[in-house]
Formats: sequence, structure tokens, C-alpha cells
Amino acid sequence: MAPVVQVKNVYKSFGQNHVLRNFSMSVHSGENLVVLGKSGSGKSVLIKCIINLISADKGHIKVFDKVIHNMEQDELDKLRARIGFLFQSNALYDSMTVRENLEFPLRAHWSKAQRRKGADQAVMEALDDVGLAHTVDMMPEELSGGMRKRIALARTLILRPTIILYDEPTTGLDPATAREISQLIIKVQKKYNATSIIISHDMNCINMTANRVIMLIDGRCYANDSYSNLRMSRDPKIREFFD
Ligand SMILES: Nc1ncnc2c1ncn2[C@@H]1O[C@H](COP(=O)(O)OP(=O)(O)OP(=O)(O)O)[C@@H](O)[C@H]1O
Repeated sequence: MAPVVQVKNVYKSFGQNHVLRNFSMSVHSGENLVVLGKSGSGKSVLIKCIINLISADKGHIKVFDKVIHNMEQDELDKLRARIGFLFQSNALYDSMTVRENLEFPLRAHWSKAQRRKGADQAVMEALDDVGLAHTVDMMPEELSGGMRKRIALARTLILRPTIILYDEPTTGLDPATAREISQLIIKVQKKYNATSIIISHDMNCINMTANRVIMLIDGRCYANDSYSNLRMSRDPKIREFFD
């Protein structure tokens, strides 16, 4: 089966800042792939290239076996609707209740009739998935950081994305809460057979969630292996992340 995401020989520079230099990777259906790299190594640039928010200078990127830089805007919009993002900031609307936050993506992608019929059920199912059905009428400010992260994940799940991009999902959370989020990532993978790209520095999260780890070093895919193999590596550039 073709990879869900394929990045091949991609280059991206900003002036003299050569961020991606012949970077390649593939993500397979149902896989949790972690991208690990130092701050400023280009992880966010890579994600933005995959959804064509910024265009690569060279190389090609295929999502669902289609080259994204040839796509018309409406085709790109349809593609993006199949991709869910969990931002580091959660990006919840503070002035809206949890229910309204979850309904927000439905407004863009479901008709009025569909919403009237199915929004309540979709909201409750997504909240159930993250164990927070009781917060439906609460405001974001009433929730802890970990709960807000889970609500943000519920809002991502409500459109049933085929691909989920997690941007440092456990950053800023205490270890117990971080563990809960990692467990949710695994649950989502199993329940929805989601294909995920997870950007993370959190070794516990990586150990728990990753089927495979890509190390983005010097603009390229420096290593591509399981967490346990990388952990045993003696390569000094790889060891830096573990020591
Ligand atoms: N739009 C842009 N214009 C100019 N430079 C940019 C732009 N976006 C990113 N960069 C540069 O590209 C490099 C990689 O940035 P990126 O945000 O991808 O890093 P990162 O690996 O995600 O870092 P972090 O872990 O700190 O979030 C940085 O040097 C950054 O300044």
C-alpha cells in the first residue's frame, strides 16, 4: 500500500537559512510516526510543507498518493479537511463553551441540516473519547491545562481526520497528565486507525506512542528507527537526545 504521506528529497530555505536539505520520509497507514529534532531544526516547517502552508523549494510531497503542489485550492481544502491538527497552544476559543468550541469545525464542514441532526451526538462522542463528557457546558478557563489539551484533541477528532498532526502534545504538562495524553494518542490510533505525525521532545511520550521515530538533524532524516533501537545507539548525535 502507498504511504499516506511521502516526502521525497525536499529542500526549504529562508534566505541563507537552509532548513530542510534533501529531507525524505514516509508515513504509513495507521502508524504513529514521531519526528524528533532540536529546537529550530525545522519540524514545524516540515509539517507546514506537508499541508502546503509553505511550499518546498525542491523535491516532492505526496499525501494520499497525490502531489500536493499541483493541487487546485478546492482540492487542497478537501485534503486539509481530512487532516486534524493538535496545536501546542490548543487554540481553544476562550469566549466559547466546550460545546461551542467542538461545534466550531462542524460549521465549516457540515451543512445546517447535518448539524441539526448530528452535532449533539458528534460533540458528546468526541468528548467521551477524551473522557470529558461532563465538561460540555464549561468554559475553557474553568479547565486545567491537561483538560484543555484533551478538549482540543476532541475538537480535532470531531471531523474524523484520517491524518492527525500533533505538535508537542505533552509540552508544559506534568508527567502524570502528559502520560494521559500519550495514552489518548494511542487510543485514537487504535479506535480510528488514524495515521499520525507527532512532533515531540518528550522521551516518555515518544516511548509510549511511537511506532517509528525520524530524527531531523542538519535538515535531513538522520535516523529512522524504533525508539528502542535509537535508545541503544552509540551515535553521538543520537545520544544527545537521550543523555
Ligand atoms: N516563515 C518563516 N520565515 C523565515 N524563517 C522561518 C520561517 N519559518 C521558520 N523559519 C526558520 O526555520 C527554522 C526552523 O523553524 P521551525 O519552527 O520549523 O523549528 P522547530 O524544529 O519546529 O523548532 P521548535 O522545536 O522550537 O518549535 C528556524 O530557524 C526558523 O527561524
